[in-house]
Amino acid sequence: TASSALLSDDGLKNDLFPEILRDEAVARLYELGKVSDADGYLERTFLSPASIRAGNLIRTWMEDAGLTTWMDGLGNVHGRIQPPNASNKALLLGSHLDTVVDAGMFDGALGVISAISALKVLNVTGRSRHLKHPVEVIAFCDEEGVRFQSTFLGSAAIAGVLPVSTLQVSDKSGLTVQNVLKENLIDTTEENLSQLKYEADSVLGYVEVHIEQGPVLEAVGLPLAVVKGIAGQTRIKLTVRGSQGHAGTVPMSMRQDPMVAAAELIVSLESLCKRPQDYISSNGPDGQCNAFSIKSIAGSLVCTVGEISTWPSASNVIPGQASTQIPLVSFTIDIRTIDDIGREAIIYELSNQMDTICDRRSVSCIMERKHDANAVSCDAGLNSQLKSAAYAAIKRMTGEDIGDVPVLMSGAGHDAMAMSHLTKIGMLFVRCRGGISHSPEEHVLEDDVWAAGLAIHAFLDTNLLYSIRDGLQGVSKLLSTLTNSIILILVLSSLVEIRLRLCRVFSSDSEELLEDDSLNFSDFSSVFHGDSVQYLTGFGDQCRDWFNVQDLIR
Ligand SMILES: NC(=O)NC(NC(N)=O)C(=O)[O-]
Repeated sequence: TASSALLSDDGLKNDLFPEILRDEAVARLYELGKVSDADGYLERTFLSPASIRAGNLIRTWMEDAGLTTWMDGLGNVHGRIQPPNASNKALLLGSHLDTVVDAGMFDGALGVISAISALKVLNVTGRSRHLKHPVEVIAFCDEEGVRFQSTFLGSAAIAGVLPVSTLQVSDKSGLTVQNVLKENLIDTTEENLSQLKYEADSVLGYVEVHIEQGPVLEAVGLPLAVVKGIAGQTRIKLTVRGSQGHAGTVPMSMRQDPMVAAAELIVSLESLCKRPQDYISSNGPDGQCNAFSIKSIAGSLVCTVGEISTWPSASNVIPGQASTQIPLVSFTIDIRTIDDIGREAIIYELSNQMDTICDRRSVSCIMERKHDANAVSCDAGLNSQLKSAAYAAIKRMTGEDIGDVPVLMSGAGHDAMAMSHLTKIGMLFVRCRGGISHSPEEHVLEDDVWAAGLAIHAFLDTNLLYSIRDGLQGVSKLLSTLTNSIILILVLSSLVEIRLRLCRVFSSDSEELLEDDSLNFSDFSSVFHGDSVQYLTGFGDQCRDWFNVQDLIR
């Protein structure tokens, strides 16, 4: 087996563990990539039958890596290693097991599998016994937000920022989150949802590996990068209602056509997001927009209309009659930028444009904000450890000194955003072919899967294991405690001796007794008890204080 091959290797310390970190990890990615609710393409949304199957598969791989596993009250799959003598603060590693529709097989899955593989290496080499902290891998149930337009359901629950009202949000078929949990025999209610939250003082940090989903790493020819921060995002649903009619009979000048209103809104959104500086130089909400935010918006703003639906959706009908509750023309808007104030300014401007366009076209428009997440920064300390780990992994694999590991911003959202409400976060990006993601064309080289696993292994090995240095530090701490205690005893006994002698000099009535060299503390206390205390002069009060100290020592 891979494990016995590893253990029989001569240079175990220098081994790159390709059997586990590359071959097995890649095989598992392909196996998981086939677990789908759809025939012919990959689709695995929150708590769908395929996502339950995927969760069970992940549990078997976690158990194979020596982790204790469970599924929580929202469908997140956990695997934990709790070494003896470890402190109670756990390092959390993870990513998500859900996918978009017609997805690639690496988005989310790579982060879960590379974490499991790295822990498997620690397990088979016996080094997991030396972990200073528990390590937990979490495969989050919902990051893409496809089914409920919610995003981060699992990680937000663990971070304690999931509103209880989310349990009543419905999917397209009318099932609520709570219904779907019940269908899967998970009894999560508004009362017990908060029990999923982890306490901040039980967590050391959260680290996530994810494919870059952009083209930079491929362009610079490197497999790994560290993530500096993640852009904030807002998801909006915009509904346009007009007047339904016959395509052949209603004159163009008499139409209230929601479809063309939607088209104009979409085109104006494109202009706004391509050149935000032309629109929001001075009219941000409450004048918040300053020159800096306009510059950062212009550099990072992206807006997308990804989903559109119409009713009744027929070629010879102008959509628009409110005869049913189904929205007539509705579409989604996804807005992202690293500048949170700038994002608000864009939404404000969009809303003004919507009012103008919809008034002019005599249709009614409603904008609903479905999801907001502010931009987050990754922790500088974790990032520097991840950077060293990525550097070491690439150096060991290629023998090359790559110089600095790149540092990138993430335009894609990640569970780390929700986890940042609980603990410090760090992320590693892995190169993907052409930067393509959310597509079956998504691809990661086998060696890059290996580099990711090796980097996480190096990160754990360097930062989470007891080292010889820790051992030596422990011994030296023990020695210094012992030495300090001995010094304290010596100092105390010399103080006793000095005070005895001083009291001997300054006390009159007790002089004879004090001159007796064989005097011990109890003799001394009997002398100064009661009336004899009043005969002390000069140092008498201090002798009395000292006397009390002796009582305490006894
Ligand atoms: N890594 C992702 O693809 N995340 C996606 N999902 C969320 N929630 O952001 C996205 O749209 O960027």
